[in-house]
Formats: sequence, C-alpha cells, structure tokens
Amino acid sequence: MEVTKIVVMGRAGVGKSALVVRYLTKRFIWEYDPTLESTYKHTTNIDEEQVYMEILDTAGQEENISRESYVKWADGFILVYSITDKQSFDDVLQIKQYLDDVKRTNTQCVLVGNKVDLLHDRKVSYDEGESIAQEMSAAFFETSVSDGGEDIIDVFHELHREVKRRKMMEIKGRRRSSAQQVRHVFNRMLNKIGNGT
Ligand SMILES: Nc1nc2c(ncn2[C@@H]2O[C@H](COP(=O)(O)OP(=O)(O)OP(=O)(O)O)[C@@H](O)[C@H]2O)c(=O)[nH]1
Repeated sequence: MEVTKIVVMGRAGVGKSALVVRYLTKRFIWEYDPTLESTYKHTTNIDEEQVYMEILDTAGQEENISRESYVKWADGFILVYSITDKQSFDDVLQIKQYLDDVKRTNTQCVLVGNKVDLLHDRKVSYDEGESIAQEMSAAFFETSVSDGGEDIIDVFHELHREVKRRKMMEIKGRRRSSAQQVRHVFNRMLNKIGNGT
C-alpha cells in the first residue's frame, strides 16, 4: 500500500485543525484546542489505489523543538494561510524557506488560502496566492472549511499525487545513476584490458 506522510502548517488560527477534521470526518468543528498537536491515520482510495495517510496537524502557536524532526519525517506539506490575515500569508513564505533548508530540496507543498466565506474581509487576493504557489511549484486552492466542498478532499489527494510523482522520479534517478556506475566500471575494465595492464 502507498504511504504518504503529510504535515499541515501555518499561523495560529488559520484553520489547520478545522481543515484536517473536515477532510477526515466531512464535518466542520467550530472550536478546536489550539495547543493540540495530533497525528491522524487514515486509509483512503486515490486514483483506484489504496493509500495510507499519516497527517500531522501542528499547533501554529508553539515554538517547537520537534519541528525539525517532523519536517524530516514528512513526504509533503499543506501550507495554510487565511485570506483575511496578511501576516499568515507572509508566514507561509517563511515556512516554505525553512522547509527547503531542512530538507535541502524544493519541498513538495500544496498551498491553501482558507476562509473564503469571509470575502468582505479579504486581505490577500487570489492572484497573490496563485503567484506564490507558482514560485513554490505547489498546487493552489482557496477553501472555506466552514462551508466545505469537494476541494478540501482535493487538497489532500493532490498532495499525495505530487508526492508519489516525486518518489517515482527519485527511484528512476537512482536507477539511472547505478546503471551509469556499472557502465563506468565496465569501461575501466575494458580500457585496462585494451592497454594490456
Ligand atoms: N469563517 C471561517 N472560519 C473558519 C474557517 N476555518 C476555520 N475557521 C475558524 O477559525 C478558528 C481557528 O480554526 P482552527 O482550526 O483551530 O485553526 P488552527 O490553524 O488549527 O489554529 P492553531 O491550532 O491555533 O494553530 C476557529 O474558530 C474556526 O472555527 C473557515 O473556512 N471560515
């Protein structure tokens, strides 16, 4: 079975817990313990394949010493901001930088602008979100966890697909480099024989 490990990150209050709970239970829970950090285990079907997901919902407030270890643990990240909170949008860029530094690669992320039901209070435009998502090579969604919708399922499933694609590319890359090594050793042997050494 495919296994995908996901971490949900973003500033306190943007709706990370609500998003995860909505995805898992299809329900919206208004209040959630903000200090809580929880891991959920979930089996689902994506593109006719069984997928086992582990989802870590981080608490936005804490200064977390374990942050580095769960970043290393994860395959992909859901970065959440609220369209009503510019600071949360700026935070997402910093988080992404931190992730790339820890993982020493362009980390696989999906960007989520939440709370689109509060349109009258919008501080971050759709275009701004889309443009930084492009910079991150991340899929982009605007959601309302309170209103719900299919797009919340897509957030998680799209991340799984990206992670899977990435893993397959890495395997291919590794195969290619070991084939190159074999060829290299073989050529050296042939040269030695050719030189009579
Ligand atoms: N209007 C609106 N409110 C939302 C939405 N999503 C979450 N909220 C509310 O925003 C508040 C924060 O939601 P949480 O899910 O606790 O946010 P969080 O990011 O997990 O917060 P921390 O755990 O403190 O990091 C709660 O009162 C939610 O009910 C949404 O789409 N629209």
